[in-house]
Amino acid sequence: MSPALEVHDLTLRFANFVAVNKVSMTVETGSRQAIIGPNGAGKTSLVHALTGAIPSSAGTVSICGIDATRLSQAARVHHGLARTFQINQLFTGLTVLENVLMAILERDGRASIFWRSVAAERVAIDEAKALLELVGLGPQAGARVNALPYGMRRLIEIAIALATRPKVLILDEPAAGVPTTQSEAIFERIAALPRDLTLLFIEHDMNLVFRFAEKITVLVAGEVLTEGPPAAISADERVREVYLGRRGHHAAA
Ligand SMILES: Nc1ncnc2c1ncn2[C@@H]1O[C@H](COP(=O)(O)OP(=O)(O)OP(=O)(O)O)[C@@H](O)[C@H]1O
Repeated sequence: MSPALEVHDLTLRFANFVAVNKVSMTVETGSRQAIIGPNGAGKTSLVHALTGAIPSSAGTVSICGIDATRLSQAARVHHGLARTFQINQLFTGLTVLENVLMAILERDGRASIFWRSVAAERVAIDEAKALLELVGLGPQAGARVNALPYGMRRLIEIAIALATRPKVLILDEPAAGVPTTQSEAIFERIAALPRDLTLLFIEHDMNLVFRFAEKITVLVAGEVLTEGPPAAISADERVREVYLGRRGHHAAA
C-alpha cells in the first residue's frame, strides 16, 4: 500500500528566505505522526507546502500514491488531504451543528441553498451529527459556538475538517490557545479517531507529543534534523541540544 504522504525534497522559499529546505518524509497510512521543532523552524510553512496553500518551490508531494505536487489545495482535499488551522475559523453565532452542516453542504456544492433547504437535508444533518459524535461533541450539537469553552471549539474544527472525508488529516497545533487542563482531552479525542485515518500533527507541548505520536519528525531551520519513534527522539542528543540548548525556552512554548 502507498504511504498516506510521501514527500521528497520539498522546498518552500519566501523571496530569498528558505522556510522549508529539501524536506523528505514518509507518513504511513493509519499512523499518528508529529512534526516538532522550535519557533520558526518551518512547521507551518511545511504544512502550507503539503496542502498546496502555498505552492512549493521544488520537490514532490504524493497523497496515497497520487502525485499531488502540482495540484491545487482544493484538488488535494479532493484526494483526501484535510487540515485544521492554528486559529479558529468558526461561525461563532451559529450552532455547533450548523457549522459542521455548512462544511458538509459546501463539500457537496450546496452551500448557497443552505438556508432554503436545511429542513430537507436530513442526510446531511445525520452526517453532521455523526461527525460531532466522533469528536465527542454530540451533546453540544445545538449549542451556539460562542457559548462553548475554547477547547470544545477546537474539536468543532476537527469535525469540519472531517466533513471533507479525508484519508489524511493535518492538525496544526490542535490544542493551541487551550488551557493545559483541556489540551489532553483534545488529544484523547484525536487519538480515538478511526485508525484508518492518518494523522499528522504539529504540537509544541512535548508531553502531548511523546504521549500521542508514534513517530516524530524534528524540523530545525527548515530541514529535517531527524525522525523516529518517541523513545529514539527523546534520547537523541541533537534534539536535546535544540530544546535544552540555547533555544531551550521554545520547548514549552
Ligand atoms: N509569508 C511569509 N513570508 C516570508 N517569510 C515567512 C512567511 N511565512 C513564514 N515565514 C518565515 O518562515 C519561517 C518559518 O515560519 P513557520 O511559521 O513555518 O515556522 P513554525 O515552525 O511553524 O513556527 P511556530 O512554531 O512559531 O509556529 C519563519 O522565519 C517565518 O518568519
